[in-house]
Amino acid sequence: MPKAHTLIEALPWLERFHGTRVVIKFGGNAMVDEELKRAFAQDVVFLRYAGLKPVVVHGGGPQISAQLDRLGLESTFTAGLRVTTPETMDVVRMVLAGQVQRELVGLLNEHGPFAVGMTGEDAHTMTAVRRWAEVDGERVDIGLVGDVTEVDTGAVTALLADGRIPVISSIARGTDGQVYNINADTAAATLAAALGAEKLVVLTDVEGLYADWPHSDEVISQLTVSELEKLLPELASGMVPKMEGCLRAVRAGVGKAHVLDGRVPHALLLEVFTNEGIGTQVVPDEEGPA
Ligand SMILES: Nc1ncnc2c1ncn2[C@@H]1O[C@H](COP(=O)(O)OP(=O)(O)O)[C@@H](O)[C@H]1O
Ligand SMILES: CC(=O)N[C@@H](CCC(=O)OP(=O)(O)O)C(=O)O
Repeated sequence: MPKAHTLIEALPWLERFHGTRVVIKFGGNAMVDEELKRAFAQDVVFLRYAGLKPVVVHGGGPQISAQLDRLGLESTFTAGLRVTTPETMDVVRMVLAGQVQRELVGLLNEHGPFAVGMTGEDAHTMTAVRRWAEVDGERVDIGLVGDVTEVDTGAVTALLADGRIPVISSIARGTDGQVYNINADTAAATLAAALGAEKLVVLTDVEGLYADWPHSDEVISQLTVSELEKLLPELASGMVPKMEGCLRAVRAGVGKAHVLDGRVPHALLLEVFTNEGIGTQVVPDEEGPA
């Protein structure tokens, strides 16, 4: 009976999410353990077989840093964004598109001919302009870091219609002939909004948004967009692009955005198909407490 109960608990969620698009951001910090990567791939393929349309956007910050280190290249972050010289950009592109994305595609395709890897450059999926960081109210030059200004969903939509699972690296083309490094949380949120996704799920290496980080491990389980907007200026750097992305996505019509602990095996499956509230969810104002 417990097994039947678990399966039947999924029924309302299967009914609700069948045919909908779900954008999942897999962070570099959630990606360090082989078993967790396999479990993640199983979950994504499970969503696909259950009739959802998953799109994976991946990061790889720690993997980029490790490669820069091996090459003896310096790497610094300003306001949570990697200062990206043309030389750094070559490494970012090589690691994300040539290593991290390939590995995820391989793990997903152990289950069938589903995953197709691409970067935001492909088929004009993401077009970006150069962005500056803001430090103490001042604009700081951080090189080839971009903000996505345009999304062409054509290639992703065609892959989804063909039953594939797009796996997208957070790199974008500029109209100025440059290639830009995009924070992967921001890329995932922008794509979720443009695709009209039902959900944005961000997997990371903490339980969710801590109310009083780093002093307490109390997780905020739900926030409305208005509550999040008020909280945003107080957040520390790692969480800023994630929560900003969640805010932007839900404001743009994505049903809900979630920040989950990628260290928990099958966190994605538990979030989508069970009644368990895990991590932090961001909901539209009308779904929050009155
Ligand atoms: N309020 C907060 N709640 C949870 N984590 C926070 C908070 N503020 C900052 N952080 C930090 O943000 C980190 C997650 O961001 P990041 O390291 O960029 O992860 P990822 O590689 O998954 O994108 C956490 O490990 C934690 O150190
Ligand atoms: C501009 C910028 O900072 N880009 C990130 C892109 C990868 C990323 O965001 O990876 P995680 O999700 O694992 O942090 C970087 O170069 O590290």
